[in-house]
Amino acid sequence: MVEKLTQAERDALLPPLGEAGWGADPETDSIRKIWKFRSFSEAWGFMSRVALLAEKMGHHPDWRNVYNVVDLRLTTHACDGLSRLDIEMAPKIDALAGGAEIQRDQTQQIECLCKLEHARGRG
Ligand SMILES: C[C@H](O)[C@H](O)[C@H]1CNC2=NC(N)=NC(=O)C2=N1
Repeated sequence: MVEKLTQAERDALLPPLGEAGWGADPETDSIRKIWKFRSFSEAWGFMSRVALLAEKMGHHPDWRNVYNVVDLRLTTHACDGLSRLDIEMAPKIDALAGGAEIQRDQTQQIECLCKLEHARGRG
């Protein structure tokens, strides 16, 4: 059974992802990143690569695509919040995004997810 990240794990693992452009959706205890590609075709290509990764890992993002923008959240449904699987998947997704523009100003600061007592479900 996959477990929700502890306070110590949040403190250690989330800030480096923040530096890589990952933000937060505190409502769903998710990490969130938004990329703007040059075209719909490039966005869809990225989504196809992420889909194959998701099938390989048995772990799937929650996401939305509007033309050339992909808005992606990672959380773990099985524990109703962030787990090690999300932390493991984030850099693998980054490696598939190429040089797409990261829209940092449209997500909340990742540090707000460091407060475990505020995380959804309170597991
Ligand atoms: C049986 C199967 O592995 C599970 O349902 C997986 C599928 N993908 C998943 N993806 C995510 N994000 N969270 C999960 O809990 C999850 N569970």
